[in-house]
Amino acid sequence: MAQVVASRPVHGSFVCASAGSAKKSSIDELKPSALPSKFFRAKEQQKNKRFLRNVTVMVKRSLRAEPEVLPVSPEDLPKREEEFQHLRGVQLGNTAVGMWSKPTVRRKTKIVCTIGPSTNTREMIWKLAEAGMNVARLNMSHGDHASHQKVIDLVKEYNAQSKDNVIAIMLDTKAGFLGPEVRSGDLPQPIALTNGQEFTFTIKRGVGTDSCVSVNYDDFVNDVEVGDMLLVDGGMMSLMVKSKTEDSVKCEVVDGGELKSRRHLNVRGKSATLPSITGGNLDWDDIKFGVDNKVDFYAVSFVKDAKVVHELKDYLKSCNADIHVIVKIESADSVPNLHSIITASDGAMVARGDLGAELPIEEVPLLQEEIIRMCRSMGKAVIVATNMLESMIVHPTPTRAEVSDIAIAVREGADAVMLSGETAHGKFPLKAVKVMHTVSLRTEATMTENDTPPNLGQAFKNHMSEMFAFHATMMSNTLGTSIVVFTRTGFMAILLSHYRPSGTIFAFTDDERVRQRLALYQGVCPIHMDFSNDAEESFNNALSFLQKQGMVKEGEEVALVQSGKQPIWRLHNGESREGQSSMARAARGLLSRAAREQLVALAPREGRTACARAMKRPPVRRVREPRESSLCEHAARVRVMTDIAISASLCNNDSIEGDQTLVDRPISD
Ligand SMILES: Nc1ncnc2c1ncn2[C@@H]1O[C@H](COP(=O)(O)OP(=O)(O)OP(=O)(O)O)[C@@H](O)[C@H]1O
Ligand SMILES: CC(=O)C(=O)O
Repeated sequence: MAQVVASRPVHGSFVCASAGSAKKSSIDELKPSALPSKFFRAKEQQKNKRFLRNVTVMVKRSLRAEPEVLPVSPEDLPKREEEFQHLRGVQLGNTAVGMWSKPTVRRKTKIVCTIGPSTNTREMIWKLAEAGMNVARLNMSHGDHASHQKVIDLVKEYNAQSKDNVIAIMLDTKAGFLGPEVRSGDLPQPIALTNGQEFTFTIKRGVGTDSCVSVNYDDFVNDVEVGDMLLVDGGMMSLMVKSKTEDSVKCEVVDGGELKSRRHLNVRGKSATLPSITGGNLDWDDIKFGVDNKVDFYAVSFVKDAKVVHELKDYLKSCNADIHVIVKIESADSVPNLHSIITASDGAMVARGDLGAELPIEEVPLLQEEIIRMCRSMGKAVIVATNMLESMIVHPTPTRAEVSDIAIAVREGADAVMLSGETAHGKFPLKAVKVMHTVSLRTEATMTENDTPPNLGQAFKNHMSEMFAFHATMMSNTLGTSIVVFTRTGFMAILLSHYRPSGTIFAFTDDERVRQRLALYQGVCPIHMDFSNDAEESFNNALSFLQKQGMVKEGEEVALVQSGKQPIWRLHNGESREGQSSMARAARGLLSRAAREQLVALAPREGRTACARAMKRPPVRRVREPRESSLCEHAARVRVMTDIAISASLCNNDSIEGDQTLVDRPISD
């Protein structure tokens, strides 16, 4: 069960660097002088209209800080050791206030960085984290367990030291047991392939010469045919199959380039039909490695159907591993099964590299949009990946098309955008993160509520938790507040994230794993905190933490949401009810009986029934239709729900008995 507790102003004596200063409008702050003034006039008018609408319901807008956009300059990476030391000092808590300059906070769209030779040191992990990385991705197709272990340890070290920032860890499994991923083998150094030259792929192991390289898939020779077009790295190079022998495929280079170690190989229009490679152990080694290291996510390559996701989830359950599964949509075969695959998973990655090699390339943007829409409608996380800032592997500034690509993914509502080679082996990994940060932040700042992709409200309105999240979002949007959520399992924070509230979701959790996992979700700023038995104390601790860190300002209103079968205002099962927190009592007393009856009348039918039950009275008649988007309505609903939830859980111990409409699905939090 979940409760929206209250909206509450922040008080305290802490004055952070920017507190109290009159805030310029976001438009002024973000306005680059070169943009046409007409554009901004229209935006201001739109904004004023919204403001007036709010005024009619007598709501004071909050002082929520607007996002700041950092300029991206073409200078090289900051290399100074002092700067690193300063960052370290900040993280270690040497600076008391005003450290809320961290880019990770105001930006909602998260950044996944692939860690490789350019970034696998302590210094670089630290710098990436400070520049805006939210998730560190380890690609198990490259490197070995020892090198990945080192990175995992470094990320955990960072997390342990960082009070206000956290990095999730994602293992990208190489295919094997889980599906066909065909790759060329290792080469001592890159080979230049020129158009028209002959080149051979062999299933013999360990070959890597100027004219021949191994492939990792034994049936390669059987599955390709003369006339097939082989694509290297999703089409960066292509080779036509000219002839075959028992163990080799002879090709003519059609589009040449530089062939490096362990490149993806696809057969145009055919890879999807290659039978899955079964029986390999390597992937399971990687999965066990992830379990041992308590990573947060697996990104599972080449998922073709839901079966493999169930199989993996069953395995994780059997070893009590709390790891979420992100399916990589990269095979043409996965497309007809998208719905069931995504349903079985915790989220999806639009892996555009292989997708673009398996399907006509012009389908990729359409599929990206569709996958994001599907994930959003199902409440699953979604990541857009590959080539987002490809040119920055070698150049210090991105192409304009790449910038647009990021903006599109943000507008479409992705939880996260991903960097691959840019951070793994590129020359400008930090700059790439900064560009991604800046472009995402800038794009988010121009998104109005209308631009926000449709939320889950319609799909899930029958369920108590979703009702809370939906109305809490609407209320915080109308009030212009951030949301502070207390969650032990992360469920409520993730749910709120899916509704895409316009304010930051500050998610307080007493579980380090949950804190780490929440780093992936759009708009969520996860913070670890031990909960007190007295909820009022937990609320105050959270608010003073936020204020100390400069995350909220004195006088700013926040919406407090808490959730779960293990709510923070109630002691665990079996423990005394003496400990009923003052907040529970306060929330119960939010409304007078008369006001409650009036609000019951405003609430939706299910709410009226449940509330009346909780109040042990027959349902009251609805007196008027609620007005959509009205603050009164949302506040009324959340307060009624708070009241119902508190009364019901006090009476019924965890559920609102008898109201199947509101408790028709198990609540995982
Ligand atoms: N751990 C690593 N060690 C060495 N090189 C790496 C590592 N991780 C990534 N790279 C390099 O960075 C490149 C881009 O990374 P990326 O994860 O996109 O790999 P990829 O080969 O394109 O596979 P995938 O399709 O799984 O993303 C790799 O091709 C590889 O050259
Ligand atoms: C990320 C990945 O695996 C792809 O784009 O193919």
